[in-house]
Amino acid sequence: MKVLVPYIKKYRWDVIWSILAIFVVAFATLWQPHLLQVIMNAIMKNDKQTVWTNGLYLIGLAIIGIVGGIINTIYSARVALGVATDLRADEYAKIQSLAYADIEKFSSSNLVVRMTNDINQVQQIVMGFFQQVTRIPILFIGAVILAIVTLPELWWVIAVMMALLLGVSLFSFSRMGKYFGRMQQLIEKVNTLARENLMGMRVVKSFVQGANQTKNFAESSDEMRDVSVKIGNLFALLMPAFFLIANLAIALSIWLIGQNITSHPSNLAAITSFINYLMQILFAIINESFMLTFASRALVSLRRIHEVMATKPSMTFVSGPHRDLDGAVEFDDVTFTYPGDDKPTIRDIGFAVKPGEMIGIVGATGSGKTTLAQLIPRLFDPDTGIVKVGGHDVRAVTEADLRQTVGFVLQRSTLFSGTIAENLQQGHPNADLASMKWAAQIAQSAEFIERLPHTYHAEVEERSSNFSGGQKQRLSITRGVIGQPKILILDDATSALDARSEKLVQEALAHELKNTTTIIIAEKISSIIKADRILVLDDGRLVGSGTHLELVRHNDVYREIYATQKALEEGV
Ligand SMILES: Nc1ncnc2c1ncn2[C@@H]1O[C@H](COP(=O)(O)OP(=O)(O)OP(=O)(O)O)[C@@H](O)[C@H]1O
Repeated sequence: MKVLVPYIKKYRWDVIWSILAIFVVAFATLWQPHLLQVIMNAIMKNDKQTVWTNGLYLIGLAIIGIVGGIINTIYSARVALGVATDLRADEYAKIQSLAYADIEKFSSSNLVVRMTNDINQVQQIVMGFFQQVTRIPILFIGAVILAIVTLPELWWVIAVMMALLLGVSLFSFSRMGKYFGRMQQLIEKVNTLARENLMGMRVVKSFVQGANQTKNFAESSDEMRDVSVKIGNLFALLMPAFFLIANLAIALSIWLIGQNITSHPSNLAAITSFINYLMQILFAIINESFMLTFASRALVSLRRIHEVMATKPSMTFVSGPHRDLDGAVEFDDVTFTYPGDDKPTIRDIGFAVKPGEMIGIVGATGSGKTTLAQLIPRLFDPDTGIVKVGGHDVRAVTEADLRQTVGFVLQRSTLFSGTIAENLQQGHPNADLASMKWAAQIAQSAEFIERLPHTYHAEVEERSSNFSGGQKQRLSITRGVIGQPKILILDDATSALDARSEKLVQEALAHELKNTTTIIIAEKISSIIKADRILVLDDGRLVGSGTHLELVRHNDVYREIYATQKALEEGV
């Protein structure tokens, strides 16, 4: 709850108005039965004047109550929406500040649920809090006092009714709390299943996995239905039980008062207002039970939000003035283990690259090529050893300098919804049309972009579904080169390009980005055959370094990869 205090404080005036309105509503609600009693007494005495005056008071009070309710709802909603919006913005900013490893630990779909469903829960409880939390105790205490004042001899009827109502409420809502907890877990599971399934729809369709996926989804969805039915059943029993208790209390009170109504005729009016107060006590207990149940759900959500907010980034960058870094890269005895793994993925890696060199990295799948490359833009820090860029330990370089120096085109091209230009500007914020065209020429994307009706302002749909795999790769390369980085890493970035286009990209890179150090990770040796130097990885170790010819002559691992690929190409 402490997390919410600073957020709520920001809306203190809305809070004050909402609470003041509640006092008005509570007063109007509690005083209406009393006026009713006065009117009934006046009717019995045929006192028309009192009937009219109090009748008008009653109408006035009802209107004041309604207006108070509206004001309370408006201001409670302002607080709830404001808190939720600020919390969401802060959580998003916090996620942006986390290291890549921290985000992987949470998992992105889990973070999405925390930013949507969990924040919605908190929004609802803040709204409910300012609508109910002061109203319930005022109405409850006020109704108990006024009921006793109205018919003091029936105090024990109120006590017995309250004990029974609280007993039933505690029993049912504690069981419901358990079901609500399970419901939350199931919502998360169904969300994840739906997300994975819909995002991987091509795979689902091509592997004819529709039926399997539907079965998985149906199982979780069925459990959600069963839990909902259990909650529904409890509600179905709970409400009649509440009303049965209240009605029994009312019947008992009428019977008790009826015993000597002739000697106390004014009790006839008193019993109507007493019944009203009993009903107010009943509703206060029902609302309080609901609030507690929803609060326990929201507390789970709040804890999950707090978990994100309290996470200290596992990696921070130094701050300092801008420094121009050159394209030198050096690994000095680097070993790296993924968080949670028990053995290193790459070990004792050492090599140095001069500015402007073209380096190829090859190795079997899973040998650690991407892992090695990810250490250059400092997505992770090594366990031991030093990674240097431009002659400096990456841990001593500011984030802005590092991002400006290293361009990384990932294996899986990720574009964002928006326009092509907006995507390219992620690689260079001030990129104009001329630089977009220049980068697109290098990446061989100019031809298809310029054929689009809106060229560089063409829309990129969600998950870039309106572009082919090869087009996405070309757009990613365009984004990677547009900032003219000193170091450009292409992680299997041309795998979806035909051999001719791949050759054209490499030639354009060599011509246009002469001084850029290019590190190309490739499955096919043909992609890096012309590199100044090729690094060979085998099971996380650097087992060779040299030109293609040197490696073919002297390196067994390289020779084997090359021979296998050649044999495949020749159809052997
Ligand atoms: N985020 C991660 N967390 C834990 N282990 C990982 C992670 N990413 C990769 N690995 C593991 O590290 C090893 C090396 O993976 P990496 O992606 O670096 O290999 P690669 O040589 O680039 O493979 P490929 O050629 O298939 O892309 C693999 O065993 C992989 O399962």
